[in-house]
Amino acid sequence: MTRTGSEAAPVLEVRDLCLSFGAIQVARNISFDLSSGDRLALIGPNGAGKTTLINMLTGALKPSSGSARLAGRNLLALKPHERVRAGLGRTYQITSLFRAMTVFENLFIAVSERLGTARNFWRPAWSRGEVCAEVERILETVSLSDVGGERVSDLPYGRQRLVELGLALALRPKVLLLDEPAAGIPHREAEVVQQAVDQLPPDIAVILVEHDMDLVFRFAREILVLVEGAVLRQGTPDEIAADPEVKRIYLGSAA
Ligand SMILES: Nc1ncnc2c1ncn2[C@@H]1O[C@H](COP(=O)(O)OP(=O)(O)OP(=O)(O)O)[C@@H](O)[C@H]1O
Repeated sequence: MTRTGSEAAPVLEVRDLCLSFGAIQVARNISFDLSSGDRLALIGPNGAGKTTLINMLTGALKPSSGSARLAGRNLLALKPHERVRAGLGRTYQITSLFRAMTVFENLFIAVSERLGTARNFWRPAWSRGEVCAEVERILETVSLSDVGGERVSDLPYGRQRLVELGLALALRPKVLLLDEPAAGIPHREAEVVQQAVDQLPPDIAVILVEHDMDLVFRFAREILVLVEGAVLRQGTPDEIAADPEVKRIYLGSAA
C-alpha cells in the first residue's frame, strides 16, 4: 500500500512505474505519494534503482509503464525542461561560463528567467528591486549571504554546490530532487551542505537520494527503501530502522 507522508493532497503521485533494460527489470511497480513539505529519503543498495527512478521523474529515462502526476499534471507527457517549469526541481552542475560570474549574478539570472517565463498580460514583470530581494532571500536560505559578490569559481567546492542548490530554489520548485548533495565534498565542508538541506523552505517537497545514513536519518520524515528495482518498504525513520528485513538486506549490522 502506498503511504503518504502527510495528510495534504499529494503534489507528486507516482504509480506503478516500470522499466527494463533488456532482460533486467530496473523498476518494478514503484508507487508513492509526496505532499508539500514532505521529506522523503530514497535509500537502497548499489544498483537498487534509485538513480533510475530519479531519471524517470526528470525525463532522462522513459518508463515502460506506469504514471506520474505533478500537481495534477501528467508528468510523463512533458519534456525534461517542461517538467522543471512545471515545478520539478533538481540541481545541475554549473557550467564554466556561469562559474566565471558572481553568486549573486547567477541567482539574479535564474530568478529573472523564471519570472520571464511566468510573465503574462495580467502579471507585469517584477522590478529589479524585487528580483534582488528574492536573490537575497535565497542567499540566506543556502547560507551564502557573505559571498554573494564572489565569483563562483573562487568558492570552495562545498559552497559551489550550495550555489547549485540556490539555482534550483530560484525556480521555485514544488518538488526538489537531491541526488547525493554532499557527494565528493571534503568532510570539513559537508556540514554546510547538510545545514542548507535542513533549512530548505518548508513548503517544498524534497526527495533525497543518499548513501550516508547519518544524513538520511537527520533529514527524512519518511524513508523509501528500494531493492532490485522494487519498493521493499516505506515508513518513518523509526519504522525503517527497526525493520528486520531492511536491516538484513540493506543496513546490515550498522542499523
Ligand atoms: N543505461 C543502462 N543500461 C543498462 N542497465 C542500466 C543502465 N543504467 C542503469 N542500469 C542498471 O540498472 C540498475 C539500477 O541502477 P541505478 O543506477 O538506478 O541504481 P542505484 O540504486 O542508483 O545505484 P547506486 O547507489 O550505485 O547509484 C543496475 O542494475 C544498473 O546496472
